[in-house]
Amino acid sequence: MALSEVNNDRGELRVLENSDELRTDLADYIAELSEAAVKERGVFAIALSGGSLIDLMGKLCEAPYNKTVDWAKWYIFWADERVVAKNHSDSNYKLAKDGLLSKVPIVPSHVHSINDSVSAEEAADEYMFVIRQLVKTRMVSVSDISDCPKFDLILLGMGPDGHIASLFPNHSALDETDEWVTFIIDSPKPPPERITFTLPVINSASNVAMVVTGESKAEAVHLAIDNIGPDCPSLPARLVQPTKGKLVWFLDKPAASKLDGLQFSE
Ligand SMILES: O=C(O)[C@H](O)[C@@H](O)[C@H](O)[C@H](O)COP(=O)(O)O
Repeated sequence: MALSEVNNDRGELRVLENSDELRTDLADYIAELSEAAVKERGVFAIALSGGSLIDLMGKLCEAPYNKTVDWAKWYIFWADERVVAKNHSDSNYKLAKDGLLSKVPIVPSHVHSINDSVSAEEAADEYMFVIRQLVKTRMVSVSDISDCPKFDLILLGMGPDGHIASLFPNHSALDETDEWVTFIIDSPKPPPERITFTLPVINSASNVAMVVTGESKAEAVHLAIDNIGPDCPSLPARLVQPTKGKLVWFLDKPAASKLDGLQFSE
């Protein structure tokens, strides 16, 4: 059970006692959204990120979720990907495949990873084309207020610098509003070449989950969530503001430790 659940204009905050509780809460949340999307649309379009997220999703490979989730209806995407070979240890596809996708009955043709044999720019263009086709057939829904894809769920981690997906502080990719997917070749976090969803796509999702653990993220969590007045930096994580969708933060106690005025109900 969450130590604290708070709703504010930065979304719903779920602070969990430890990583085990966070894993269970996250698995429940994803399983519920999957069930609701399958009921409503017949499919579940989910976008993953890299980093610690996949490990934190690990409970989905265990009972009861491995049997109760309708895996055949899942369509998998990446909110960001490193432009490396799919079998490279830096690949977000490899991370998800080894940690999750190979352990549950996902349909291989529903897994939409990037082309790893072309440049970052070409990979971004091709990936966007694939998403466009899936929007046309409504495997991926479309926003009511723009032509953006509306993913059922986008899962994001956050770096200690407040980056999300491969959108880093003060990087021009943050300003990209024309494209759904962009590329960078100078990521401050290695490897340098990446593709990433842009903010309009992230903010068009039906649900966005920010999954953040560890004390090294506490300051960025504070800056991303608390009302810090006019000096508020344009931290990428603070720019995650789903227009019509729902934002939920999954935090462990250390990551939440610098939040203003959070009362833990023990
Ligand atoms: O591919 C990536 O590098 C990511 O998608 C990135 O945005 C990640 O989610 C954060 O850096 C948090 O990573 P950790 O959870 O491992 O700190």
